Amino acid sequence: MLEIRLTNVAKRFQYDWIFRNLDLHVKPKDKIAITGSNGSGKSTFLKCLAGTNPFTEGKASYLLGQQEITENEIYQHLAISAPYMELPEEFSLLELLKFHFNFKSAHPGMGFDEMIKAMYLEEATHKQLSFFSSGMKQRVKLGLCFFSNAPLLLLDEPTSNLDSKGSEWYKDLVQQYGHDRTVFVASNSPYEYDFCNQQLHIEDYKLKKQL
Ligand SMILES: Nc1ncnc2c1ncn2[C@@H]1O[C@H](COP(=O)(O)OP(=O)(O)OP(=O)(O)O)[C@@H](O)[C@H]1O
Repeated sequence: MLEIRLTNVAKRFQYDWIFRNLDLHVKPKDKIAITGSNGSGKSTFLKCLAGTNPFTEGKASYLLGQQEITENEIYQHLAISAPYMELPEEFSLLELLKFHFNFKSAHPGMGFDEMIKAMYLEEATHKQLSFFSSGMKQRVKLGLCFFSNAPLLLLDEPTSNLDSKGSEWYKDLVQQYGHDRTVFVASNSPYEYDFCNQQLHIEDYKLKKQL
């Protein structure tokens, strides 16, 4: 169970403040939508939370049960699905699962067969990822994320490339595998985040130009 507290955090690229003076308290199992127009900083915010691209200012505290986790360690406790993440195209699906779950532990009781079945990709078990359609690849990214045993899930545009059936499947994943974890959804599409109990509109934290 992960609790997150952000105090006065900010992110700047060169002279451009993406967001500033942002406070947020996330309780275990909270579902948080990160909204804002294109280029407003949603993906950047998720990367900062994941520790891959640190906040420029402020403090991020992560509490896993009673244990404090530092910004440098948080990557071990999260799983991320994002459009900019590349899959190793030369692997087959089964090879990718074996590789990924060398580093991350799997959701309790889930083996590779169950994962492949839950992604509706049984016929593609031994197919090379370079031959997957964009929707199949998105199902793989979401599967890797939800089937990892991590208390924090970061989802960036989770239904991109999914058809209506795939989008419903995403909602099923959230219900079945996301209910007992902390989930962030960066999105512009209300369908993707209508289950969230908190919404953070990143543009509200854009530093206004001084006149
Ligand atoms: N590494 C970087 N260096 C400089 N500027 C960056 C970098 N990464 C992102 N930016 C800038 O930060 C701003 C926010 O980008 P970001 O991708 O976080 O927006 P977004 O809200 O996720 O957009 P979209 O909805 O289009 O995916 C943009 O102006 C972008 O050009």
